[in-house]
Amino acid sequence: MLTDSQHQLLLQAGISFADLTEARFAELLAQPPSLTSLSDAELLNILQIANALYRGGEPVLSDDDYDFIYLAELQRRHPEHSFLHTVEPEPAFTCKTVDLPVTMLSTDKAYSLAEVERWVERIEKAALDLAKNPAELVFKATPKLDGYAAYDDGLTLYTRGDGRKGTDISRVFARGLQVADQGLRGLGPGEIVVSRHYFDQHLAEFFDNPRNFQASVIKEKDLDSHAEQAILDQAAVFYPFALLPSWQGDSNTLLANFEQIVTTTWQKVDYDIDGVVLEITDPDLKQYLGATRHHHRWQLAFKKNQETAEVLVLAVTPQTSRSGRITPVAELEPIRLSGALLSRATAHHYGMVKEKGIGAGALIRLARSGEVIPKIEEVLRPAPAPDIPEHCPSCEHELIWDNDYLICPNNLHCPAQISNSMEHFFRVLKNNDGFGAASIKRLYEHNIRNVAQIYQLTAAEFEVMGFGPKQAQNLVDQLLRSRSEAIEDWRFLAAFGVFRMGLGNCERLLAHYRLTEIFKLSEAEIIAIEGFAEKTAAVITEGFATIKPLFDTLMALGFTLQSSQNRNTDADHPLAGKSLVFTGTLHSGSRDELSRQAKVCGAKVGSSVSAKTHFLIAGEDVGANKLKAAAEKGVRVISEAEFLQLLAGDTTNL
Ligand SMILES: NC(=O)c1ccc[n+]([C@@H]2O[C@H](COP(=O)([O-])OP(=O)(O)OC[C@H]3O[C@@H](n4cnc5c(N)ncnc54)[C@H](O)[C@@H]3O)[C@@H](O)[C@H]2O)c1
Ligand SMILES: [Zn+2]
Repeated sequence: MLTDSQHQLLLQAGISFADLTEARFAELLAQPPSLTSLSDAELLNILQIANALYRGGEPVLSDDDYDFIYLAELQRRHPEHSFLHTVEPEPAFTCKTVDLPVTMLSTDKAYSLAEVERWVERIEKAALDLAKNPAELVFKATPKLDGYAAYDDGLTLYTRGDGRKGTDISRVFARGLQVADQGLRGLGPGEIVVSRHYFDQHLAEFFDNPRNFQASVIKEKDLDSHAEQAILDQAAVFYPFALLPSWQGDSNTLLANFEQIVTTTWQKVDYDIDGVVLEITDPDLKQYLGATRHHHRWQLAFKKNQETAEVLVLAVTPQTSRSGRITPVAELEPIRLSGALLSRATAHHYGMVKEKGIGAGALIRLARSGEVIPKIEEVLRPAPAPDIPEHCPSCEHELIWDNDYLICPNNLHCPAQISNSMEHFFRVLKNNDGFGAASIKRLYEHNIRNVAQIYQLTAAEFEVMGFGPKQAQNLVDQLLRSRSEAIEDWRFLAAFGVFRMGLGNCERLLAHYRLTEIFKLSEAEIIAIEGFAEKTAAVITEGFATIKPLFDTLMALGFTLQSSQNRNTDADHPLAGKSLVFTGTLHSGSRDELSRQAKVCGAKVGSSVSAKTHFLIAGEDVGANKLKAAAEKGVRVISEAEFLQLLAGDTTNL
């Protein structure tokens, strides 16, 4: 049973035992459940409760159980569930939330050298896109602090919140908290941490764990005297990531000495560490790679792997995805690994199946890796013959190879592609839950081929298809509500599943253009937006052309869309109507992110200085000539800090 203070935390976070009783929750914690007995709603409720208690400093699960049992199960059932693709929210304290100066994301995770190698490969490929020499890229490794994430813009300290809105916890500085290493304020993201040795010697008696202590430093109530002393002793500090000791070097050195680099980095500070953060330092490349709604693509957290096992493959089953790619899923002899019972794993693509010999009888090494369905790490003994299908398992169409991927080219008539696209639409829209795989299957069997048809069904028609009267009415109500409830326009666009247009890219695109304008965009206009690559622009315009008819039909049915533009545009905002250009290395966020925020305030962001430019925001390492040229054009040059003040609406230095 939960303690009073845990109940209090749930109350503050607005999370309740909605889909399971507290007694059932306690029972589940005491004995890891057979996951099949958990309903989706119960599973999500467990995650929400565990997350709120963890963020509040009173976890009820170990990180491994959270990641490898519950989160992995959600990933297995609903790989696109929003809980997996956004930043896990922190409970808001009683005070109100404020917009963060930059978006604070979670990190993508890797548990094996193989995953790190794939990440490095992606980075190097992107470097080539930008005509940079991959061998000259500088990679950086820092200890991943397991503290309390916060952001310091020099004036205010914010919690990470949900990544976009946090709370103002500047009070911790007023209480005497220092920046680590005599650092200054305003260094951006970091964590509130406490010395491991100090904790063991002075605080372990009074706090369950460092997380519990860190949360207490932030709380609004009066500080516990032990916490106060720890702050005075500078055992508890705010540690900006920019000050962390690091290893730096090229990719070859990183991969060749990986284990040793991880070990030394892990031991570099006397704080709780739960991994090593890898990132690249090149600002252009970071900007080019951009972010999903969950993590930056230029950053990766390496965590130590839990457990691996050798398993026998029984068969490899092909599955046709929404886009027509065929995913190889290995059916395994069931095995228990880090707490959960596993019977399936994915191979990356059929290229790997062919090359490594994955098929019935193969012996593989399996490792659990956090939020993903376990992936096949290594083939220890290949199968006598790899299982390579020749025909689509759904429509029987002949498959074709596209590099490493097997593709079903029958995208207009393949049942799996059509059904998965319809399911995808509702899953991304997220405002109804009646259209999962089972309902969609039934609809497909009754000749429904796109979501516009679904939106036009009546309760009577649902009944004819075999839905019960109550369910039929419920579905109609849900469809109606999903059109009348406000949806962000980028979410709506992402629901169409255009290749390369996931939630993150849709949000990025619609920060620049209105939804109605996207069909007229040229490739050049797409490439001009930060975060979009030349190679994908053609695929994107083609994808938009394909969805246009369905898009128009749905729009005619009337959805309530919330525009990403002019969100809180306020004509009096100091940046409203101003033209900005960013240059140099910025510290408080990527150029893309800062541009987005400036635009939200009504500014225009250009890529080169002209006589019409109002402000040139100069980060670090900007050549004197560039500044001089700007000044000659009558452009006002301001620092990143001055820009942040303007962004916050503060014009005192103007
Ligand atoms: N035990 C539980 O009940 C429970 C519940 C929820 C979450 N969790 C744990 O939390 C994790 C997810 O938390 P998350 O969303 O904070 O993601 P995360 O673990 O990927 O951490 C991301 C954060 O790392 C921080 N960070 C630390 N050192 C850094 C460095 N050197 N450079 C850059 N960033 C650094 C940043 O603040 C960033 O926000 C899960 O993997 C899980 O283990 C546990
Ligand atoms: Zn097919």
